[in-house]
Amino acid sequence: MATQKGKKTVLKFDSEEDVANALAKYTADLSDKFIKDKGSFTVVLSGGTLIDTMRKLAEQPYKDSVDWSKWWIFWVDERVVPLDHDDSNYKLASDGFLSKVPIPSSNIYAINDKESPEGAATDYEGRVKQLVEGKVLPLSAVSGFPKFDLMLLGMGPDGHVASLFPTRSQRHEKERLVTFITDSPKPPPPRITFTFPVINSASEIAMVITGAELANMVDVVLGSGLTADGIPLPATEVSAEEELTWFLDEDAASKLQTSE
Ligand SMILES: O=C(O)[C@H](O)[C@@H](O)[C@H](O)[C@H](O)COP(=O)(O)O
Repeated sequence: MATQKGKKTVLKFDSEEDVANALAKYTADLSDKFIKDKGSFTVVLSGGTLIDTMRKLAEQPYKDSVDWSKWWIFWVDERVVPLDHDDSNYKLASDGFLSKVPIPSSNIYAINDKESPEGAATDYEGRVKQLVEGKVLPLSAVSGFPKFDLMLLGMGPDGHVASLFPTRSQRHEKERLVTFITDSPKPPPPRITFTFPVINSASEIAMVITGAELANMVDVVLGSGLTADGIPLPATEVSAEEELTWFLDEDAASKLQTSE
């Protein structure tokens, strides 16, 4: 199918606090727009520092002004551990965000933590397909894959996004919506993850990157996109159908040599 590259915007802020404020406004504005246009807002979360950076969204004015009843929550990747385990991205989001806002629990799509990684991936894919059949999720006219409204992504210091790592084959998956990995280089090893065809079918994607330890990789990804040994990085493959917006704090942007 034809591919279509959406817009890319790089926003730099003076501090992590400014990123958190801007991310809350960006997300609340998109929530208003999508709910007005289509009656729901489908949001895909990652793990890592993102959840802490989302903290302002659970505060005023957004806590009362956002129509949380229309939100649907998914995970771009999840560690295959019990949902109450400290490594669980569900637990991270639940403790840091979901417990503070009134999103209906039936709209929160945690993984089935009783399954193997392969079983959990198949189960999650099946549930996403059911939402397509139920018309909660549209299919992208460009890719034919389910189209989420907003994905909120982090990036690892090796240039991974979701659980799509530079040295692992899952990043090349073109058919499945959800795949699994049992040897993730970032612990814990067993995970499930959305694939690039799904990620790149999202309307809007925010790459939320804070902290000096990611500065070199931000420069590489927004610059040449290749490691010193010429390996293309998963983070360079992210694109949104409408707009990909990078949110960088001063530390994460400190090595940027490009004109971005
Ligand atoms: O479950 C995970 O490990 C995450 O979803 C992962 O993809 C994360 O988003 C990046 O590794 C960035 O993590 P940091 O924000 O902690 O750098």
